[in-house]
Amino acid sequence: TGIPNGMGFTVLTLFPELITSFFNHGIIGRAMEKKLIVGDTINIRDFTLDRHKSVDDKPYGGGCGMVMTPEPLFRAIDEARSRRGNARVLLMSPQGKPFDQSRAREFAAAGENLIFVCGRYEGIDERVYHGEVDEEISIGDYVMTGGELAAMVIVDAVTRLLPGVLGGESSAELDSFENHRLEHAHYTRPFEFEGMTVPEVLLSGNHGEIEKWRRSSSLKRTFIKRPDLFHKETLSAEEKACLKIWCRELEA
Ligand SMILES: Cc1cccc(C(=O)NCC2(NC(=O)c3cccc4nocc34)CCCC2)c1
Repeated sequence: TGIPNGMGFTVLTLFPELITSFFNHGIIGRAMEKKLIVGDTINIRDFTLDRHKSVDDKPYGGGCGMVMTPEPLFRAIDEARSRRGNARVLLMSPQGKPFDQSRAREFAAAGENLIFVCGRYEGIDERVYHGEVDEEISIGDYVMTGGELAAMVIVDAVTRLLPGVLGGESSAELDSFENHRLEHAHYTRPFEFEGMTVPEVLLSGNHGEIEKWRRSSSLKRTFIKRPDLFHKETLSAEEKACLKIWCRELEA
């Protein structure tokens, strides 16, 4: 990424502890320790100047709920920009462009430092969007109480794609979502559990047959659980044959 100490993620939020906890656990925590990423938070409330440290106010035009005021947000974004050059300001918002795996790959490849603005209340003053935000991103169409989870989703999905983050144990390149297919079924010990056993082929040591079984398992599960993914990638001849055989077996 050309940045001395890894890709930077700065999250602007009213609840920094939510984010620091996420930064300090698991694969993300290890990437932090290895300096593959530099994750930090900025508490928007630290950039208020009034005695009450207020970050929200009543909406012009009336109505219920509160809106986050522009001044603290502008100051917090400027502080974030000053920490690392070459940064992109992303507003987490239900009106944003939908985030997906291809977007995660783009961010990981670009290696730009990312600054996340997380809203609370009914949202942020529109002038912050027009003045300071490079891009608005949404993680999905549902109502939430804040944008922090969206920031964590994006940091998680992007970090795991960075070189050196995923050790040998699993590699991002082989991700099932790379080819719009769900993962094959996973099994581990014990061989028998609650009367259910493991498909024998997985214990055969025959890697050709095992790969064939896994491709078939992934195909069947995608067909059953997420047929919509098929529209993103056409079926290979082998996949069509596998589905035909499987459907015949089901009819039999
Ligand atoms: C469909 C719909 C319509 C109207 C409001 C809301 C809603 O949830 N409004 C509340 C807030 N939502 C989000 O920030 C948020 C929500 C969802 C995905 C996201 N991806 O990034 C940030 C996201 C905005 C300010 C405080 C939280 C949702």
